[in-house]
Amino acid sequence: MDGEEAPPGALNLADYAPAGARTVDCFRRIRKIGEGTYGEVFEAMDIITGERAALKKIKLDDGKEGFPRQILREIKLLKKLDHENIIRLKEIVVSPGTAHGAGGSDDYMYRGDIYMVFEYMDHDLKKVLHHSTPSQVKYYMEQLLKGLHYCHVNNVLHRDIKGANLLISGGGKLLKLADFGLARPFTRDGSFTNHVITLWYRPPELLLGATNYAEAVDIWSVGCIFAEFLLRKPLFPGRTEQEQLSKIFELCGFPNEENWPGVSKLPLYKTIRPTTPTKRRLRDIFHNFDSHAVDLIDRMLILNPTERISAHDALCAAYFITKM
Ligand SMILES: Nc1ncnc2c1ncn2[C@@H]1O[C@H](COP(=O)(O)OP(=O)(O)OP(=O)(O)O)[C@@H](O)[C@H]1O
Repeated sequence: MDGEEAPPGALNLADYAPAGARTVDCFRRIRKIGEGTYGEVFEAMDIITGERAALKKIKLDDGKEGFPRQILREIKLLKKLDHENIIRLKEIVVSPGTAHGAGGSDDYMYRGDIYMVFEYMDHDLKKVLHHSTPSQVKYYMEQLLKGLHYCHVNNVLHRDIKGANLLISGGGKLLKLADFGLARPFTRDGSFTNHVITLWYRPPELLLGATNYAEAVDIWSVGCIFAEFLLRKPLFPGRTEQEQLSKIFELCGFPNEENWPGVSKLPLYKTIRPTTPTKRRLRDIFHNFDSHAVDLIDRMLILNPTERISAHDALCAAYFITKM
């Protein structure tokens, strides 16, 4: 759990898996493909349509605490998002004999298992991150930014962009943004938890304790992935939050009121010590790479989040306009 309150009354599983919803018996299980925080993921076949699907089984704590609110938030967001570069949640199915509705709308309880049914994807980006060709990198980056731009236009922050959450299909040509388990709707003046985004892809504002943040947090993660594509190794592989910040500062320079107005007011600013060199030298590590690609990475990995490029502007960058 990320410790954030879900909107009261807005989340009710009955809206998504009404009485009469299909049961999991409509699917033939093929193999287990993954294990997530909230349960196992299976490859399965829809017996009626013959379509392949990924079934995410939601672990319920014996109904003691009801349905995990974070999962309800994920379902609600995914039902709202409809874009070719975002994983499609096709339906919610239940185990046979599942009890539907044991109380008022707020304490709606299930006693069986619940499954989220997703379109099936062949693999994730992590597997191809370190051996993709320049043209593959370009079309993966374009699709990632298109999916993310759509999220941001709809006021949704993904907050966990990393290779394992970017799924690939269509003979390696189609990329979709997946795992909305940490995603949330946002408002400009909102205050959110900073305990999100896997460490290597986490932006400096979150590492410095910011709770009022916006779309730029996702762009930082995209910049780290873009750099990883080119370098064929993670850009900032920190083992602790402190080490993560040091690695960022070594390449992006040390933050101060000049390059990032307001940074000294962030909760953890006083705990950090300048690293040497203190000047930005990010571009120096990219030798012999497409200069348009390096320009774009440089604009995604700006310390000050208000100066970081948006998904929309990134899609208009010279990198995407020039042909391979
Ligand atoms: N639609 C899909 N098609 C194929 N494989 C999938 C699909 N969705 C998820 N998977 C596989 O299952 C794994 C776990 O899924 P997912 O990340 O959604 O679960 P999670 O509980 O949120 O995981 P985590 O704890 O890592 O955040 C993924 O890394 C991926 O390998």
